[in-house]
Amino acid sequence: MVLAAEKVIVPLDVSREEDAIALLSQLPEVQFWKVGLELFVSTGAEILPTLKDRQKRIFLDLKLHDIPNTVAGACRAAGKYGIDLLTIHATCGRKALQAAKTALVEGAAEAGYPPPKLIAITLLTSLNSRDLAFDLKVPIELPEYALQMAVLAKESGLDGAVCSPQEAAQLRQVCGDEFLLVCPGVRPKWAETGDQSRTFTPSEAIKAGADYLVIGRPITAATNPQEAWAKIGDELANI
Ligand SMILES: O=C(O)c1cc(=O)[nH]c(=O)n1[C@@H]1O[C@H](COP(=O)(O)O)[C@@H](O)[C@H]1O
Repeated sequence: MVLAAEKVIVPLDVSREEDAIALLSQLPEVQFWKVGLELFVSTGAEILPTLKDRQKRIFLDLKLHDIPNTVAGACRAAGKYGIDLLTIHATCGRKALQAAKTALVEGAAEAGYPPPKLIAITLLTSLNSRDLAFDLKVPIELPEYALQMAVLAKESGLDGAVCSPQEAAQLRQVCGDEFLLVCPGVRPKWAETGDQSRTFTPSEAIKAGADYLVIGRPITAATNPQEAWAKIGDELANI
């Protein structure tokens, strides 16, 4: 039996702070919330103290992608918010990943917070093998590419990776039990796939070895988000 409150991260993918707060109120059982580009670019960091006041865990999904000095500066600042998780693209390269990790830990320590975990995007879950081969011109198979990005993240001292649940089992086997695997691209059977390409159901994703599932629109865009959350909870409880 798996508890949804321990495994599911829900993204606040809205552009107004009041809509984010409405979701927090509609879904009181959700313990781990994601603040991503839409809300952060629209409203800045204002939602973060609200989440902390409500004793929620925070995944700040900024998907950083820049040179070492710049990502380090951003990570130092992010560390001061008292967040739990932060994202950076593995394709920043080894030096930027190392600099980011060091700066994040230092920033958090300067503000009196425990070190947040820095996790690397391996390959966005919206992309498929065709996109990788024909548009991005990457000449290796998709699962191998995602694995190589995770290995680079691990070698650079990062705490884990964001991957499709379809790659989770392989990453778990190679990167070990301590390496955090956060999986978006999760769709219950009853939900629409939308722009996600590499999906698994919540129970398949957990069985594949995901530590956390990021599930957004199936819950947040549902007519009744609380009911959608409960259905996912039932599915996980029956594993
Ligand atoms: O970093 C992420 O969280 C992320 C990485 C990725 O490869 N794919 C992906 O969908 N995400 C995020 O996960 C969430 C998925 O939302 P839904 O597709 O609505 O379930 C969105 O907030 C995305 O920004």
